[in-house]
Amino acid sequence: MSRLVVVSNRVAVPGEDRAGGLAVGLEAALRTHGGLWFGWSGKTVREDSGRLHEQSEGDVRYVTMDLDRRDHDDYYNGFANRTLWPLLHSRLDLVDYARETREGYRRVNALFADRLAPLLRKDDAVWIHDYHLIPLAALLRERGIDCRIGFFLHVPMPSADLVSALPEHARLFGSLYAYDLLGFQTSRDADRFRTYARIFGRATIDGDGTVVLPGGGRVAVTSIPIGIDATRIASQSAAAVNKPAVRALRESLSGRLLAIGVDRLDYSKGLPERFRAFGRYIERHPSERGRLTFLQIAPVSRGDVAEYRHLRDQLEGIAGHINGTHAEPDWTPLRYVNRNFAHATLTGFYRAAKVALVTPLRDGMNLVAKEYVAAQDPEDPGVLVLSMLAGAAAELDAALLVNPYDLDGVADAIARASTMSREERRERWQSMMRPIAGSDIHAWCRQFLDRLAEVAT
Ligand SMILES: O=P(O)(O)OC[C@H]1O[C@H](O[C@H]2O[C@H](CO)[C@@H](O)[C@H](O)[C@H]2O)[C@H](O)[C@@H](O)[C@@H]1O
Ligand SMILES: O=c1ccn([C@@H]2O[C@H](COP(=O)(O)OP(=O)(O)O)[C@@H](O)[C@H]2O)c(=O)[nH]1
Repeated sequence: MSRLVVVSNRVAVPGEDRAGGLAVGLEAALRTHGGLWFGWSGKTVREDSGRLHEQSEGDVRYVTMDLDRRDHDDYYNGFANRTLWPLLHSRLDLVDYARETREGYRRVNALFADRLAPLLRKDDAVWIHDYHLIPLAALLRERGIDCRIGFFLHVPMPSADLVSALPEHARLFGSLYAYDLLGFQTSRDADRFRTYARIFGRATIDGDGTVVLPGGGRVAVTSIPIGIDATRIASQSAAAVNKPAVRALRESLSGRLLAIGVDRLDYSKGLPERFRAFGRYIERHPSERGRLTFLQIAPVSRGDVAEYRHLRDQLEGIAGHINGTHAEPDWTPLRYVNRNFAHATLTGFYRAAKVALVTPLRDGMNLVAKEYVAAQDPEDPGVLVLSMLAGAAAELDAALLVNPYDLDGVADAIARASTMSREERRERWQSMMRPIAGSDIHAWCRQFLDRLAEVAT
């Protein structure tokens, strides 16, 4: 069997517990498969961009690379998170495009290629992840690497019209044709990529969905939704009931029900709208007043980027307003916490919550939605209120699906979730557990690698 080489910007090196679905998913996949994980070290240094660090744990070898301040600003804070991230989440109003950061993105991708190429063997299966590293396969090919290379886009693939607003989009998105296999979260993302390739790459599409380029080149395209380690989360959540943090949370509720939200502090997650919808719930359902406390966990993310700092200020204002308007001397309706929690602790919080609010305005998948369901007590499960604009909605149609822009609709869904009969909760939970347990993180990894082996032979 060939060696697996995973390449991603964010690497979950042992001991690192920063929030983020990509690292959580890949960590679980590599734990069973073994292999090499290559990416950014998470460190910005004064000089010496490209310096490598290495460590191993079990069958996984981690090789990570430092970036200097300029590279980090242009590539991660700049082109990846101020240009591509808003574009891919359909927020053209937030796209900040500058040739300088675009060149910085290419420069850092070239640095990834320079440092990674010498580590590769001919029969490796190389799996590159996400929008930070779109041109990496093309750059590796230029350096003579001819092993199998696949790519997975964790975020949404928007429409061709939207992508075409990016200057020089064909140069960047055309570099995806250097991969052997492209994976997307949902079939709609994969279809939108095919349409993009048809319109802007003059490609035709084969019966099995493969993109065929005018010169005869072929790129296989598939959709494989990322999953979670459902078995592990179920056992962790059952064990977490006795963790001091979980017990303290339960006791602090004084018999009230708990609703929970867990998201990086990111404008794609729809937090201002969610907070307002919760306020609307209190107003529209006066008979329910005081029954439900909402805990929003929102660790700070990408804090060097102006739009993220602005969001933080905005949320503090809205949270203060909601509590100022609705709190009682013995009840704070909204608890807003900007801290990162260990994954195992979160599973206990999920299980303690009778309602989860997962209402992004756009999301590639959203693993929190799946984790919440997997963490429930099968006999007395809570209810997931889920945005129809999250990738997870394609599989979890037994959740209470909402449009996150319809604040009254979300407010009414909260009321319905918190009063739902046990029988309906169990039926919905069982329907959601089928895809969550059947297509878990191990299946995701296996399916992608099997397909990559197939297309490259
Ligand atoms: O690495 P960061 O800048 O701190 O951001 C964390 C990750 O956010 C995004 O996650 C995406 O991947 C998840 C797993 O497939 C998916 O469920 C979620 O919908 C996506 O937003 C980003 O795409 C990752 O690269 C980041 O590491
Ligand atoms: O304090 C926190 C908040 C979140 N997470 C994890 O971060 C991931 C978030 O992934 P998701 O796909 O929901 O969104 P992303 O942040 O990747 O956009 C999930 O596994 C969460 O359990 C965590 O470990 N600690």
